Amino acid sequence: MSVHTPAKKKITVQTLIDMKRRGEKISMLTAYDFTTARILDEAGIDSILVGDSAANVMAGYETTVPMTVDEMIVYAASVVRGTEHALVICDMPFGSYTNPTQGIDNAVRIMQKTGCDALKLEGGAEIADTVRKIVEMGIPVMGHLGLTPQSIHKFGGYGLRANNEQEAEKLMSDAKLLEETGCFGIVLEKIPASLSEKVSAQLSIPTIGIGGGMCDGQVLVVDDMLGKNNGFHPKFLRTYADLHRDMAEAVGRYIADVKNRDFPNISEQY
Ligand SMILES: Nc1nc(=O)c2c([nH]1)NC[C@@H]1CN(c3ccc(C(=O)N[C@@H](CCC(=O)O)C(=O)O)cc3)CN21
Ligand SMILES: CC(C)C(=O)C(=O)O
Ligand SMILES: [Mg+2]
Repeated sequence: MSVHTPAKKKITVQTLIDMKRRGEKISMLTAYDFTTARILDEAGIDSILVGDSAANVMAGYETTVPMTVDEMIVYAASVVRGTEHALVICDMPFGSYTNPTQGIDNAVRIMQKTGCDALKLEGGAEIADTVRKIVEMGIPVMGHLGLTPQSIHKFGGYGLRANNEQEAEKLMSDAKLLEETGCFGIVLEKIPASLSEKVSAQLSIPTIGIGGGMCDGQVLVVDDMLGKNNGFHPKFLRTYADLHRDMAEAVGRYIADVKNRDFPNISEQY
């Protein structure tokens, strides 16, 4: 049963801004490969984020810090080849935008090598000059505030962010600065719902929440929401399938079929 009518036209950053104006919520999921991107796109997802969470769910790293531009390019190019309608956004990885010059070089490279539509960078005032330069080059940029996993070694944990007045004010001013800088949207990760509600109301660009309460849109890591990434159960996660169970069961049946000579049968041979 189809629960959503897929979008007909290619979605652009302007489409997302228009959706906010109309009050239509924005759906976003991550993807890192061709076949998954094709499923999300055919189902009618508005936007696909090629997250540096690939570090965790594709490569098995503890944090997103080891991810490189070259690795992001492989994932993002694969997703682009599987996508017709959705807006494809690629995370710039840790250490790839430490100053405007390096940021522009890497941004241009990711755009040229992947064919993606936009980039996402973590941070506020400290990256505003870099964001401005990338936007000036004609590259749409999404911001990312609150829990910024690339700074995990600075914070020491994945706890709730902006949970006091001073940090909440800083986040609000960062959000406004990113909008002024030309960002077309901002991810708000693991912050109080009351704060993201205020930020969403003050900005005309869409906010996309992950553990950020009722924003203009929502994003989840696809492996998490499909129940494939066993053992990760943050409060903000809702699971829509149990792929860990389903895949393990399917693989178990395949193993049994091979062992007991059931597979391949006559019609599966030449
Ligand atoms: N698989 C995956 N899902 C994500 O949502 C995700 C990534 N990886 N990698 C990059 C960042 C890191 N993110 C995180 C990481 C931890 C928590 C968190 O709340 N952790 C809980 C423990 C939850 C658990 O392990 O069950 C904590 O209390 O630290 C939230 C977002 C979100 N992003
Ligand atoms: C969690 C989302 C927003 C992200 O940045 C990622 O998947 O890398
Ligand atoms: Mg990320």
